[in-house]
Amino acid sequence: MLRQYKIAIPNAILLRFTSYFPVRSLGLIRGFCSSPSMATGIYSSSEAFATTSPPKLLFRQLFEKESSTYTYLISDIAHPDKPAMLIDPVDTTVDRDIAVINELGLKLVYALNTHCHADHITGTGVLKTKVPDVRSIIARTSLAKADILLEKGDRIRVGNLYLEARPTPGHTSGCITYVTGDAPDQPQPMMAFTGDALLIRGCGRTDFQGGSSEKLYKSVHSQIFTLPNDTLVYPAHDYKGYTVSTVGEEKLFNPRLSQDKETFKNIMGNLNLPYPKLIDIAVPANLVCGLQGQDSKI
Ligand SMILES: N[C@@H](CCC(=O)N[C@@H](CSS)C(=O)NCC(=O)O)C(=O)O
Repeated sequence: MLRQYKIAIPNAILLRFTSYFPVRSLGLIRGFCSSPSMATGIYSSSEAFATTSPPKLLFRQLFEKESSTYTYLISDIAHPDKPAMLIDPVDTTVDRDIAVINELGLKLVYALNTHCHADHITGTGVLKTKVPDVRSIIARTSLAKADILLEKGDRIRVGNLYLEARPTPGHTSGCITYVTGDAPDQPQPMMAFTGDALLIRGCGRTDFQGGSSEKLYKSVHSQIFTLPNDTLVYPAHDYKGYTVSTVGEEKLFNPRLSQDKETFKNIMGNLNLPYPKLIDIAVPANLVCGLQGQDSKI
């Protein structure tokens, strides 16, 4: 697909060009601007120019058993730097994640959260202290601190792979679903990292942190169920032993979200779940990238 890209190079000169391929090794693209004066792309000063070879996805699903949390590792291993990102790392499994990254020869550049978690402490802050130059990312609407605060439609790039940020509020007001690119050189089928908005045969609760069953229903139906049916669904948690689903499968078989809106709201209003055990510790910590009471560079 022919698209226009703008880049900020290390000496702060802004360039605008047209390309069939993304050419940065990593970066965040905030929309596509038509004039250099409107540039809002964010790039690190250490970025190298990428090759124009097609991306090759390395993907790992990692599990943290105390909170039943999935962490996802994504890298473009066709790029010489093998730049990588982690989605929803947990503080207690950061060393495991770093070991995998080192074993595979990857360079971790981004640590992303799908939202401000209530049941465990994010690993993004700890990662920043252990791996040089890692930048933390979360939605601006989460009201949490991070190096990069995402807006709707922002793209996070590693090598020639990118994820698009789709706001999916409802579990919390700052939830984001990250979706792989829709260009021909991006992974097929597409992949959606749904956080707690959409779980396999379930969904995130809506009874705290700005939760709203009305909003969650709209988010999932407008931002996730509109993706191609073969889109792979990777949630932030699973409590039943599932690992992956598809959009088509969840549209048909999700016992909550396949219902009409009023039935869904009724189900969500009667879950009667106990609050997460760590909520009073996790939420304040996650609002500061998991580094509460510690020396944070954020
Ligand atoms: N028992 C766990 C918390 C379980 C829980 O409430 N999970 C959340 C996602 S983490 S805030 C959820 O939305 N669950 C939906 C469901 O239907 O189970 C603990 O104490 O940590």
